[in-house]
Amino acid sequence: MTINNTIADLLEWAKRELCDGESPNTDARILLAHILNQTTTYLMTWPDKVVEHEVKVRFEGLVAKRKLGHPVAHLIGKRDFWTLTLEVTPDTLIPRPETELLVEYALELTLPKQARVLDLGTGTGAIALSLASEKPSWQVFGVDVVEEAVLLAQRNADLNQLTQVQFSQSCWFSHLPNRQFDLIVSNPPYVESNSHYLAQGDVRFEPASALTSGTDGLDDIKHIIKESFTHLEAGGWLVIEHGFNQAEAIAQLFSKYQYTHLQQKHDLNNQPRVSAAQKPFI
Ligand SMILES: C[S@@+](CC[C@H](N)C(=O)[O-])C[C@H]1O[C@@H](n2cnc3c(N)ncnc32)[C@H](O)[C@@H]1O
Repeated sequence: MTINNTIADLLEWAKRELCDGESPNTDARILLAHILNQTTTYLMTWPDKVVEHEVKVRFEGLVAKRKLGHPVAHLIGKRDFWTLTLEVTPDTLIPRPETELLVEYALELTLPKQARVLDLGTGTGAIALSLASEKPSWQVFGVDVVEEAVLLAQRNADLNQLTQVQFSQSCWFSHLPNRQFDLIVSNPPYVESNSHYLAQGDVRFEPASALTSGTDGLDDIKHIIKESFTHLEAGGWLVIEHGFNQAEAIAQLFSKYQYTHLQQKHDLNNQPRVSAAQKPFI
């Protein structure tokens, strides 16, 4: 079919091309706005504007990739999280809105003014950078086992001018400075390795290293809950994101390793998705 070159025509065409997806309208607008280096409001304001042939060709290319399932965030190379815009790459997870629940929870805790904070499996740096943006006096560290993720998190720190956050490569606690933390946060891999969920949507294009963790999805969470205890100050908190069906197992793990004050936060679907517990003072 011949596509005309106005914004409205291009969007109409793309909407039809992407109609099998979850959000054809939104996807089409985000992709075209990205190519034009404009906002989606601009597209709505100037529907009759004729775009250059090169824009049309690039748009057709991105729509074709989206049709194959490529995440919009990979196609435009960025994703908004909390109040920040983060670069994303296929090396790690695309930050998810539900992880903002963890950030929100961490910010509600009572911690020392110059709290030392560790983000395990930092990926894009989403959690570490959001916390640092809200609490400039906190000393925030982020680690990831994937070198490309560490470099990405560092670029995101520069992009958002949050250069007080330190990122390094470490397999969980293996290469951490020999220090204790007031708060440890983590959104670790927690999907069951044979989950049917891995064959759907964006996760098909994200690395297994960011998603799966053994047959019950709990291998990394078990390690983190056990090891964090020795890396927390007395009275320090561990806050962890998990699957909606893992809350009970996590409560048992916290109890097994002598944490206290277990709290669980529910998402908008009323599913428990974040658990937190404290290392006792004595
Ligand atoms: C679910 S993603 C979370 C990324 C980011 N924190 C977020 O919330 O968007 C899990 C991250 O843990 C990292 N990871 C996996 N195994 C790890 C390990 N053994 N040590 C450190 N990081 C690990 C992955 O590379 C990935 O970036």
